Amino acid sequence: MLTIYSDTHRLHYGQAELMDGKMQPCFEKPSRADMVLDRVKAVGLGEVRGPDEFGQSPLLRVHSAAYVEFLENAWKEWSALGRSHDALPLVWPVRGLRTDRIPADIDGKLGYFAMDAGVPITAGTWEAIRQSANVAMTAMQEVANGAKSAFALCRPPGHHAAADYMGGYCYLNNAAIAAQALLDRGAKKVAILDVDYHHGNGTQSIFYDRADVMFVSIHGDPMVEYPHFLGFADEYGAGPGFGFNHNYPLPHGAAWPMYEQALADGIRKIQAYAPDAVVVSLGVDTFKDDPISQFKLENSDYLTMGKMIAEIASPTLFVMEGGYAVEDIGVNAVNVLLGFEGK
Ligand SMILES: NCCCNCCCCCS
Ligand SMILES: [Zn+2]
Repeated sequence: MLTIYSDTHRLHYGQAELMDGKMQPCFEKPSRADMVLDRVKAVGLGEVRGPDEFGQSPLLRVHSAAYVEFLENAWKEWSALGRSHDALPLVWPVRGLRTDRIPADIDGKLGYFAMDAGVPITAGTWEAIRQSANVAMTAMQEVANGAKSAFALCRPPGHHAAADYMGGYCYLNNAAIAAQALLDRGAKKVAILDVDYHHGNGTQSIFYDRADVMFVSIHGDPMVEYPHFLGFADEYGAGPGFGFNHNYPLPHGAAWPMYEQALADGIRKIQAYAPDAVVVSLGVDTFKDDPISQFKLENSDYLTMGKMIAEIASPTLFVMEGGYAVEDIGVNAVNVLLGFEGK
């Protein structure tokens, strides 16, 4: 399987995130991608190639122009105030506040375009997220050109990013950008299977009222888990999209037997949908030792996960999302790919 990777991810390394009431070193860090790349090479998964340049148009097929413009200029506006530390929001437009106007100052914009304080913006963030999207687009191109599968080793991740807001370490929604690009290249239906521990609220919201993308996600129950405010089982899609959104919230402590049951049901729904391609949001923070998550999957479960995904028998693009147990992220992510290939 071909892997697309760019070292440019290193330009994004937030110093701190607000987690559980205190500023903590960012869990989403460069060593995550290093470990996955090392494992790809160690098992001889296949060729590793750099991304092509796709410019901003694929981003604008999924994200609003105002949001992309904000991401491109945020650091400039922040540092123009003499601030050399990471940019973070301090106020958000919750119920009853107005969002019909975009604030003029960077503090207002940061809150307007963010859902949480897990998205530090640094001097290199724009370049890193742009390249992460190019990585997804390049791997997408491989699948669009007939490859059975490809792996977009994206960093930063993307599935919490919606059309016009960032959150949960995500800025540009790599998987959504790639899914939309597959449709723009002739696919009639694309399924997105999100196996990250956290609900892909951004991906769901982007395609919620559409029938040409089916979204299936298995994740920690938002009643007790981040992102808290989306990802419930009663979210089936809206309008023409009704029936094309399937959430499988699972309780803290869920291990493989419970996970497998949800995954098998989600895969049956995707098989019935008969997509022209599948995009897998490959987060492995479902691992038993993940520092910020509460599922109990083991290294070997990821081989079975890959095997089950292969049974959809559709061209498949794997897009790297979360996974914060850095020692095991490479083994777990690559096990899915090896399982998919029947190894
Ligand atoms: N107490 C848990 C806080 C989680 N904060 C953000 C998690 C983002 C995961 C991205 S895959
Ligand atoms: Zn996650």
